[in-house]
Amino acid sequence: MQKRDVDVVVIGAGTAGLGAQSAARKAGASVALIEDGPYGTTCARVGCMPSKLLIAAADAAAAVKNAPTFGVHPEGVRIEGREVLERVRRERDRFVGFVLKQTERIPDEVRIRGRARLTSTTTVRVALEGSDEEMEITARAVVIATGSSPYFPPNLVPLKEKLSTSADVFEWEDLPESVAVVGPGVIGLELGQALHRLGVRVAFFSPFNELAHINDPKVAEVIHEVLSEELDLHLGIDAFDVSEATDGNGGFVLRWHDAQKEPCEARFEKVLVTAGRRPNLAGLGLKEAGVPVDERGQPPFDPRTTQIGELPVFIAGDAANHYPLLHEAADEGRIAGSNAANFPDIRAQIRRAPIAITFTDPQMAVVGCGWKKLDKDNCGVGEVSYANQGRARVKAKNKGLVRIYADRDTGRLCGAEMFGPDVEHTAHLLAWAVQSGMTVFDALDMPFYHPVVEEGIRTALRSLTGDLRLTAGTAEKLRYGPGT
Ligand SMILES: Cc1cc2nc3c(=O)[nH]c(=O)nc-3n(C[C@H](O)[C@H](O)[C@H](O)COP(=O)(O)OP(=O)(O)OC[C@H]3O[C@@H](n4cnc5c(N)ncnc54)[C@H](O)[C@@H]3O)c2cc1C
Ligand SMILES: NC(=O)c1ccc[n+]([C@@H]2O[C@H](COP(=O)([O-])OP(=O)(O)OC[C@H]3O[C@@H](n4cnc5c(N)ncnc54)[C@H](O)[C@@H]3O)[C@@H](O)[C@H]2O)c1
Repeated sequence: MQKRDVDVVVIGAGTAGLGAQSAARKAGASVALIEDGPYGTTCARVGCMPSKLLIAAADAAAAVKNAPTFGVHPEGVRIEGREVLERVRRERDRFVGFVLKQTERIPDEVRIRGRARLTSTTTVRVALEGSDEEMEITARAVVIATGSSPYFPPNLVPLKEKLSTSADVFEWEDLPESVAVVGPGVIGLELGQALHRLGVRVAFFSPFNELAHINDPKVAEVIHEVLSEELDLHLGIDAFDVSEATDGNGGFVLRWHDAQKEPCEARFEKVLVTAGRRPNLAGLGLKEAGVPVDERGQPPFDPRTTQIGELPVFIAGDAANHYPLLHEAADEGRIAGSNAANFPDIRAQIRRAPIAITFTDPQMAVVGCGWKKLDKDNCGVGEVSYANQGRARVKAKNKGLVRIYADRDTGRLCGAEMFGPDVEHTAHLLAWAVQSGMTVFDALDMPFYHPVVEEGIRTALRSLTGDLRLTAGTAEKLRYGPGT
């Protein structure tokens, strides 16, 4: 068996792993970066970038479809599925190319190809790619950055190889005639709505009623209303079953009971499973290596240090399952790499205000403390409906509801749940306000141009001032500054 000894082993060369190896090497550590899949990261190859490229094509189709609202009548519109998917892959490959160049710049002796598992908290075994050999690497610290994989509900596991995941969509040669989306979460709604707008017959199925990660009941209600005008949603269904069609024409038959308990059946060319993602931890031998795990097999960790307990083991990105998002993976990778290099002298770092955006149309976002974790007794709520908001109406994008939360006694902004036009941008404004500790009054002091969708946020902030519990003196101070 080959043997190596380094300061830090990083398992996984995705966004978190690349950040970790870079931070560890900058801190002067010798590093081994182990990867057994293709280089290029989930984000660039099969995640953020190709999904947004598909959505961009769908946006173009939607603009053409909505053009008659403005008296503009495009003639002879044709969607060429092959061209749509070719552009998705061409642009995706460009993004992947940049990551590959970055990865190739990492010295050869750092990069090891193979599948890793822990045999102790400081020893990693690698089944080397293309050989029967193993390598044993001892280290002062280990970073787990192994990402996540699609979850298949138990009833779909027997058909796993035949069903599609989000990664498969980007490899389709042409757009299929029909797709059943199992799991209307972030990925399911983004890809499903895009496919629908590109002319594919799409239906969504879930035993649950939730859509994406919006928990504020008022916002969720508007989302259900708006999306069900456009999309074929089958939520809260039971006895849901998928089987291969048996008439020799390919495709799948879905059977379920609707809300009235009536049996239903429909046929689809493809079934896209987007029922969530799970951290890639199962084959790492964590428990046997002495790493504590909870009932789901997840090691508890401190998000400010990324350390697991007091061990020389750190976890980052989707593997940590804290906020499985790109910018969080990058941050956690850097924190993990630097702490692993300096172990046991580790530092806690302040994490950014949470922000998560779903690129549907209208878009959804959760900022700061969302509804689920909100201290509802002590937080006020302000809201704006986009139904009659000026700029949204101008653009015929006047759908949605935004609810903003603030501490009732201090007026300090704590979060928002959002559904509406351009919330990818307004969510950032609110996230920056939350992180910088702004009160509702600080935010209202900021400039608001006219006419812009941000004016809707001002309406919500103004309505929020009416739901605070401020004494007259505090309100004056908040409004005009402490000197008054
Ligand atoms: C369709 C889709 C769309 C998305 N869109 C967005 C978006 O718009 N915005 C956003 O913020 N986030 C988005 N995400 C989430 C984002 O892509 C992830 O949060 C992020 O890529 C996670 O990075 P990571 O480094 O943790 O994992 P990865 O990039 O997946 O890296 C993990 C690596 O570890 C390797 N590995 C696993 N096990 C082992 C092992 N035992 N030995 C060796 N190597 C191993 C894997 O091969 C992989 O290369 C999207 C995800 C998907 C799937
Ligand atoms: N725009 C973005 O930032 C973006 C885009 C895509 C993915 N992501 C990240 O990737 C993560 C994973 O996305 P995802 O969409 O796979 O997960 P998700 O948790 O967002 O959605 C899973 C959905 O599947 C449903 N579901 C669960 N079990 C089911 C079952 N047995 N049958 C049918 N439906 C079932 C859930 O109710 C939920 O609606 C997201 O949470 C997010 O962090 C982010």
